[in-house]
Amino acid sequence: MSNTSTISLSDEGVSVVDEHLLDQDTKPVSIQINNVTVSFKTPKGIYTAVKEIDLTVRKGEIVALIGHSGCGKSTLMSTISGMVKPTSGEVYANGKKVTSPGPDRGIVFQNYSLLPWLTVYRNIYVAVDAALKDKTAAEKTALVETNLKMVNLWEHKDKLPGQLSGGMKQRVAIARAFSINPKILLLDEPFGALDALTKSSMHIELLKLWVMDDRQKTIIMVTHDIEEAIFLSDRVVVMNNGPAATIKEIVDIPLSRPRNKKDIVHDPAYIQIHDKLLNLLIDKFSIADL
Ligand SMILES: Nc1ncnc2c1ncn2[C@@H]1O[C@H](COP(=O)(O)OP(=O)(O)OP(=O)(O)O)[C@@H](O)[C@H]1O
Repeated sequence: MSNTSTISLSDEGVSVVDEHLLDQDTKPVSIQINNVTVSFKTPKGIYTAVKEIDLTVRKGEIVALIGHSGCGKSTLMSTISGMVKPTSGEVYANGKKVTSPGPDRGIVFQNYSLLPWLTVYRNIYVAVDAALKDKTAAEKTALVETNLKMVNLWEHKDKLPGQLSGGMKQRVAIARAFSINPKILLLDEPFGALDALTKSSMHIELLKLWVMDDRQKTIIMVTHDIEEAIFLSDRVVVMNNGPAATIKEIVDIPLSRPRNKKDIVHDPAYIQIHDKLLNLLIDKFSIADL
């Protein structure tokens, strides 16, 4: 079976010409979440954020995680990244039990997690240097430059994070994750602070990165944006409200790729999925329903 695809870019989005259809079920498992419960000790007692979560994500899948604020999306992402230990259950990444963070799993956080005393350039270089030990200095420098230019921050490379807007900081964090280009990319509301145009171009860059990696990169992304979730993902995991949040439903997005941003919204299948996700997230639609 041919395993090639070609990318072309236009104002409307990424055009990925499929030369084969992916059969997700036959792909190796990338992330396995087995019966994971995460509880925190708080001054008021034990607080269970997520409860008995089971989820299998296959290699090359793009999965979006959506749910109301506080339902445990970030907690689940931190558990996959290895920064939070499950109270019970386990997480496996590429067959290995996750016990700590690792270079195979890159994460972009909501709060950017930049080192405030390092310039934009150094924030990325230091991370690349630590993660990609077998690359030469010239290769690392080139990576930093390419990705800073990709997020339109090359002119700001000598600024400190404190001198940047929220959206700029978010773009630095995206450039850092893209430079390291890990096998598993964990994105916690990566595009939340960006304006609509920048967000769209980041979607394109994300899909480019995925396609250039021959669609082998696994991406899990937290988002509050239903359109973004449908445009990017193969599946959308909808969480119930917490405490002790569970998975409410997993919705398949069987829309063929390439997905054109302008056209997709008129596709009856898109409209149906959009309605379904909205219904899962919002129980009441009008004041008369109250
Ligand atoms: N370290 C912690 N100690 C105590 N409680 C925590 C801790 N981390 C998260 N929580 C609680 O767990 C719940 C889930 O938080 P989490 O940040 O995972 O939610 P979220 O779905 O990502 O929210 P948002 O969409 O607002 O970012 C919240 O009630 C939060 O207060």
